[in-house]
Amino acid sequence: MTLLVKSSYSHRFLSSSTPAMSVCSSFCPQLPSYFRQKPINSLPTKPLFPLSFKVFSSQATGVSAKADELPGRIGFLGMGIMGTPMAQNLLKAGCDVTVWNRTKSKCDPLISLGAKYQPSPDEVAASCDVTFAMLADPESAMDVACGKHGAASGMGPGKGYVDVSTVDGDTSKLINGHIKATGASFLEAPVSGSKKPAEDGQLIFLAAGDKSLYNTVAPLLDIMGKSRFYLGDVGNGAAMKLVVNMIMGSMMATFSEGLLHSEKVGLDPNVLVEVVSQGAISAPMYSLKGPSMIESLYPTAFPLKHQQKDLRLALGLAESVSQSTPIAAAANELYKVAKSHGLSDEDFSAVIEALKAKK
Ligand SMILES: NC(=O)C1=CN([C@@H]2O[C@H](COP(=O)(O)OP(=O)(O)OC[C@H]3O[C@@H](n4cnc5c(N)ncnc54)[C@H](OP(=O)(O)O)[C@@H]3O)[C@@H](O)[C@H]2O)C=CC1
Ligand SMILES: O=CC(=O)O
Repeated sequence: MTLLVKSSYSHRFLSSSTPAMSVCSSFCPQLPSYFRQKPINSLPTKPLFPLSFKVFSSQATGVSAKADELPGRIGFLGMGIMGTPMAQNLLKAGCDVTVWNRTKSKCDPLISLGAKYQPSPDEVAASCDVTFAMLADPESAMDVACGKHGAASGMGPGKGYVDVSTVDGDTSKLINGHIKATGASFLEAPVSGSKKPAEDGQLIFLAAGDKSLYNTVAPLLDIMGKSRFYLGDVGNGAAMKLVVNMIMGSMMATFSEGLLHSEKVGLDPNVLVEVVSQGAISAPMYSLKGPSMIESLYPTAFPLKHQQKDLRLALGLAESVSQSTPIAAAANELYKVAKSHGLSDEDFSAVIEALKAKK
């Protein structure tokens, strides 16, 4: 079995015996070796469902593969900003995908691309081998997995549930418990990367939970993403995602201060963006969002309400281990102010508005 795994740097052919984390580290050549994960075994001893994935080729617009080479029936719950392009990439790769969303109309573009539809999460889970969920927050992730007509009611031995929503570890562990009680397997796999990386199949998966399910869905993660990390027990993926987004939220808040500060002292903030982009504090996020922030435009890729939710959950996690996080706490307050100004559904870069003097 040979897999072609995408990378933003190059395409690599990997044999089925290639350890997953060494695969993953190869996507991060800039990382010192002591930051890389220990190699782990990548193949399941017993696949949960027939796995005959052989090869897929990456194209500029997505990924293609022969349908008969892909894993079995895939469910996808949650057709929001992220879920829609992720499910779309699975469809484009030839997967058999069944979708569900609370607001049914958001399934229509997927259905017209060939997706099947089921009217409830439990019916999706019952008709699929593995079901992904990409939901807004802990409450919706719990409800869709474990509520009335939740996915758990359709799960059972041999099936898998992969929650790719950003939630806290306690929520993930609760969902894990409900899914495992049915005899099915559970993986949390929140993603780093926004709307465009989701469209381009360039997400970074932060997975934890059932190792055999991780190995089984790896070809699907590789269709939707550019790299994946297996982090051990349920809760570790959620924790990694929250720490990453805590950093991101604070970075965006301080960047906002810098843009406004530069303007107030008579500098051109566009030049600030250029200067930052060339130095040690450069980050793609600044170059990507800076120009539109200067124009007071915030086209939504990552909704501000989700960034504030992630800061809130990250602060809770820090509190639980008595870790001091004063910068993130201050940033969280700024996002709360932005929410109170009606900016919840704008991009999180709209946090800059909370720093502008209101007339
Ligand atoms: N956007 C981004 O850049 C990224 C987002 N994330 C995370 O991914 C997750 C999804 O984000 P995103 O797609 O942007 O969010 P959206 O707000 O676009 O989508 C949220 C989804 O959750 C559903 N939902 C919300 N509440 C409920 C509920 N009570 N019951 C059932 N379904 C519900 C929505 O359904 P409906 O359509 O009916 O409202 C929709 O499908 C979040 O956890 C976010 O933090 C992670 C990485 C990047
Ligand atoms: O969670 C948001 C992201 O950009 O990653």
